[in-house]
Formats: sequence, structure tokens, C-alpha cells
Amino acid sequence: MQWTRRTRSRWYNCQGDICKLLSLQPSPQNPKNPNSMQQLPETIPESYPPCFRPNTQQFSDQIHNEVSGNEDHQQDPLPLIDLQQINLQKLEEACTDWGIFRLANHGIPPDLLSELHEHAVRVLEMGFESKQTLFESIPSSSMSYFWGTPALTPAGVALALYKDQGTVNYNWVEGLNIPLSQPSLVDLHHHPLLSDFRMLLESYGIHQARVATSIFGAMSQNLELSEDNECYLSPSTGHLRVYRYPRCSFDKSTKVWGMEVHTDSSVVTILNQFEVGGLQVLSPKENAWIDAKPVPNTLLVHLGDMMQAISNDKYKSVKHRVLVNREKERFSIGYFVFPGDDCVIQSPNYKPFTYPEFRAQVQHDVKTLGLKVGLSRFKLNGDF
Ligand SMILES: O=C(O)CCC(=O)C(=O)O
Ligand SMILES: [Fe+2]
Repeated sequence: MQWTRRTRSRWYNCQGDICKLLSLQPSPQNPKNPNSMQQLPETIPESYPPCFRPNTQQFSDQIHNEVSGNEDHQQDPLPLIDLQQINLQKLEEACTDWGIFRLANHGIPPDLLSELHEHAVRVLEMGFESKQTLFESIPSSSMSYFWGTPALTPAGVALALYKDQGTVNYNWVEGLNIPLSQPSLVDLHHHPLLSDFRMLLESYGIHQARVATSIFGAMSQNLELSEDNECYLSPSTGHLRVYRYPRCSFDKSTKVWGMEVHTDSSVVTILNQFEVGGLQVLSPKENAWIDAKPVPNTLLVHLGDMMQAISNDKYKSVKHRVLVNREKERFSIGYFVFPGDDCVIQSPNYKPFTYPEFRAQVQHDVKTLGLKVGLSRFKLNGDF
């Protein structure tokens, strides 16, 4: 059997086993056309992990009842920073008042972004079993697949999954984790789709490291950090997560999140949401949830826990969450970057600590308490 799939700029020829893994049905859907996303319910649930598959009755009951909100491109109140002319005062206000801002003039070619989107759709729309088999066959240092709870399951293993008393205890998301640290060691030539995807992701990672370094430089200027603190941002720690939020098949009476409320552990996270919204951020001043809409040609920069500690709590690690959508799938890509492993964070409010110590504490708390306690574990006068 021979199968050929076309994306905008490439043909993939696949034969034999790889063909079985990479091809299911001819896919006429154009990921650039949002309407095509809406035609997915007949075919796509096969590509969903079983815990996201709809009970047909439940699904069809709701599909006509729900209207998804935030795809309009109206302005939202988030601060806007121009990367080509960073206004330090505006940046300072964004970091202290919000812990998140929108970034314009980031210099990432639009073609790269649309190719990434197309590849994300193609890879994640493979049948669930095929995805599992495929990702079991490649090193997780190049790319791994997960669903349910990305923070807890980097190796792709879902935690206990249940729906109990109207609550779903896993996030309505699946995705790919891509460490960027050792690109040259990765060999995916047996998987043309993945190897192309990985190359695009590496180019994207280089852009993201450039963007993160500029932003961190400007924040360091504002905070008057010394050159000894350069290790607070180490681009070699960067990794990407590509998310697909499946259409949600539970009705509104069931509490379920695309991603439940959290802060990121990173120094900064740079998020690209494609066409469909759903991200909400907590405005610390108003203590209100704000829709962070997808605005074309902009990225969202979240400050994470490490940045809050580095700034001695002057800057905020923004609380955010992702709503489920009952009509449309949603794709996004996050770039996460951390301090170097040996880098000791020294801030007056905190005991000196490294990021690996912080990560180990988070993993321990999640395992034993079921939640991330976060920075207060490291505060000199913390509650813990
Ligand atoms: O997909 C999104 O919009 C947000 C993802 C996110 O918050 C995360 O990966 O930490
Ligand atoms: Fe996040």
C-alpha cells in the first residue's frame, strides 16, 4: 500500500509500517480553514485518547447548544510590548501589574507559524493507537506524546482518570513535549512527518530563545540584575509543548478544564495560540479572569515562578487556565525556559535554591498532596 499526503509545501511518501502508522484516511481538512475544524466530529474522535471520546448521545445533544466565545479579535486589556522597541517602563508595568503581556513585532516568520500549525494538526489527528505506537518507537528526547495532565506525565502516562461527582480529574488536552537541548543527536529519518515537524520546531525554538533572551535582558535592566545573574535564563533548558484541546463532550454541569488554574514554573513561557481561544488569565489588580484572545501576529509572554523569585516578588507569576470548547478543537504551542541547572537563585525573600530543587519539590507535592505548592515552599517566612 502506498500513501501520499500533501501539506502546503511538502509531500510525504510513506510505505509499509510507516504508512500504517502515519496514514488513516485521506484528510481533506485544511488546518488553515477554521471551518474545516468544525467538520471533525465524524472522524476525529478516533484520534482522541479514549477518555476524550464522546458518548454519541451526549455529544450530539450539546453540539447545537453551545456557542464558543472568544474567537473575535477585539482588543483585550492585556499590555502590549513591541519587541523591536521595548519600552522599559511599559514592560515594568506589565510585569508588576499583570505578569503577562502580548508581544508584537516578534520577528517569527508567519510561514513558519502556519507550517507548525499544519504539522501539529497532522500529527495529532493520527489515530490514538497509531500515535502511541509511533511515539513509543522514538526517543522521548526528540518528542513524546501525553494526554490528560501534561505537568505530571511528561512520559505520556495518564494518571488515574475518572469522572466523579461531576468533576473530571484530568485536563482535557493532549500534546507533544519537545526538549530542545540536544537537537543534533536526534534521528527521525524513518518518520518523515515527524522529522520535518522536529526541524520546524527547532527553527521555532531558535526564534523563541532569541525572543526570551531579549525580554529577559530588558527585565534584567529594569531589575538592575548584575551580570553574575546571567544564568537565571538558560536557553539550553528550553522546551516546547504542542497542545491539542479536543472538543469537549461533557455538558456544562461537569467541571472540566482544558488546563486547570496554575502558574508556570519557568522564567518565562511564550505562548502561541492558533485560531481558537480559551486561555484566561487572572488580573491581579481586579482579581478577575480575563480572556486572553488569539490576536494575529502576536505572542503571549507569561512570567513564571522563577521570574517571580528572581524579582523578589516584584513581578507576578501569572495565574492562568484554559477553558474547554464544546464546538472546536484548539491548538497552541508553548515555549518554556528555565535557569541553568546549577544556577542558584538568590533573592531576599527566599532561601537560595536551584530550579532542579524547585522542580523536585513540585513533583513531590503533586505526588503526595495532589497539588503544586510552588514558591511558598522556598520563602524564608513561608507557610510550609
Ligand atoms: O494552551 C494554552 O493556552 C496554555 C498552556 C499552558 O498554560 C501551559 O502549558 O502551561
Ligand atoms: Fe501555563
